[in-house]
Amino acid sequence: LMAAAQDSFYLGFDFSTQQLKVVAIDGDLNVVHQNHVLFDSELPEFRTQGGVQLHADRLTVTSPVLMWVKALDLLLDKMRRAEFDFSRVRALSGSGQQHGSVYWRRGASETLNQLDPDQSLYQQLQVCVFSVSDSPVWMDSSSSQQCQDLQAAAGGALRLAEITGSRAYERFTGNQIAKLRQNRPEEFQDTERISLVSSFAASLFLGGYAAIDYSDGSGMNLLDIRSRTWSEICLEATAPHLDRLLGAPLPPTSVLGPVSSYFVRRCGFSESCRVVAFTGDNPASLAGMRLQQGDIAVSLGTSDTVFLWIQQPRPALEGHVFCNPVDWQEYMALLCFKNGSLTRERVRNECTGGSWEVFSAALRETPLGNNGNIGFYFDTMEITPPAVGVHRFDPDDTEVSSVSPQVEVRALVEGQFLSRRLHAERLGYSIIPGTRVLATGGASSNKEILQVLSDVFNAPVYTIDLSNSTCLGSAYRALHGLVAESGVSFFDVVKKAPEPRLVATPHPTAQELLAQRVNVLSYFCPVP
Ligand SMILES: Nc1ncnc2c1ncn2[C@@H]1O[C@H](COP(=O)(O)OP(=O)(O)O)[C@@H](O)[C@H]1O
Ligand SMILES: O=C(CO)[C@@H](O)[C@H](O)COP(=O)(O)O
Repeated sequence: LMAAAQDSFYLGFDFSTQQLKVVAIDGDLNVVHQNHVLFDSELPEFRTQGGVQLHADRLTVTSPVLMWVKALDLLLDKMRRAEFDFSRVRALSGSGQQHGSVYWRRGASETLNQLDPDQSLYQQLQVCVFSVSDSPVWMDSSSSQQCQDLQAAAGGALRLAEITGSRAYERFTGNQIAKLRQNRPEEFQDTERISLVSSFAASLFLGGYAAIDYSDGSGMNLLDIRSRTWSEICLEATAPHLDRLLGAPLPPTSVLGPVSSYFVRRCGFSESCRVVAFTGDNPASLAGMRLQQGDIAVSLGTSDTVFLWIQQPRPALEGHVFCNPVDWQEYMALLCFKNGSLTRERVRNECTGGSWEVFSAALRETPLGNNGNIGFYFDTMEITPPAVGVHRFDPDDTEVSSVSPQVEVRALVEGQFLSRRLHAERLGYSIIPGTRVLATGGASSNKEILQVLSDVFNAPVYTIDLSNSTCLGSAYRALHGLVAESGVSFFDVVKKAPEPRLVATPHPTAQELLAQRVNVLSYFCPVP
């Protein structure tokens, strides 16, 4: 039996903001392969910065859909060259950056199910398959008008949050669809199907349109998170006959079908390899960390996010409630911060010569509480709170225009985590003795950053072996998808996975030193 489990592989892909990643596990949950493609450096022809293109209005942010297609070609090539044995893959799943949308042109489904295995995906999908070549992504904040319209139609912001789990947010897909329909009616008319980034990626593997899953579908301002069907009010306010363009949403554990013959013939996948519904990157990360009730997850990817497993939705004017990705009857709550890793990188470049080592040294060499210096760094319009600009404060709460490079580094990181904590607590998620903070994402490989996280949250911080919990979660979900129908729980399937490891514990004086700075922060974050 052991041998049989090790013979089978499960793949988890992640189409995130800056890169496409993959992790393969065997039936005993051991990681057997990892790979990735970085968009900016490995696909320079698409001219992205951090995987996206910022438009002249400084509000519109898109990514070329064909970049994602070409990245998949490249990733599969890399896996073949590493002699990854595709024939052993029993199931695959994946995730995508949340909220982004892909527009398939009329006739695209035919192209998708007749792909020629002698040609790359890019060669065959580059002409006439997408009605919109630049996909709106989660960093976009250009749809304020459409947000106001949707809230008006739903009977107010809180009413919309009651239905969909969130008030109207610019990046949420429904508002992007409404904007497209108003501003580019011809492209909209020419569209036969709208996918999220996650369901778009699943569609490539399926050779046909994949359903949107409940969990990523909760990031659209269109899904009724209690009935798990599209909300009529929201659909009507967004575009006529929108349900036909979206298809019916499905549970995140659904097996969508076998991998298409294109992948069987091109890569050597088995015909019996199943495609399990793809979901959002944060939901997949919840699965990858095997988050339990009471834990707080902090993801430090391109965005910083804070999320939790919750049983009862309590939607508010800030934050989001999504359907749960592993138990479809439950929920997850999430806060998203746009100025995360890219802001840390900017300060690293300006203050520590572009080196993470020097950045980390600055954190080691400055005292907890930063002698009362603090800063809030919103390089681009923040999501939580909606604020912009860089604001530094001295110990007397006076705004100052500059501080020394080392002080700046600590002011940034303490300020970021204080804000993450303040907003989480405002939602009612208190940190009590016993609370574990589970950290993940690219910056979670930085021990000094995690020490600040632990001090600010006054809680122990744990990580899993891979900083890449989204891919791992997708591979776990692929495995679970095969047995979910027969009633096996997700936690049963992943019970043999290694436990998260303790990486930082809070300093005893942390609370005292940091708590007093919350008043400065509150100034930027009036309770909505
Ligand atoms: N040693 C490090 N210290 C701090 N941040 C890091 C370090 N290594 C990588 N990162 C950050 O991780 C980010 C990428 O995280 P990742 O989770 O892969 O992002 P995404 O999934 O959104 O593409 C980079 O933007 C980088 O700033
Ligand atoms: O908008 C959100 C969540 O609501 C973002 O968290 C995106 O899902 C992007 O994720 P990363 O690429 O930063 O992981």
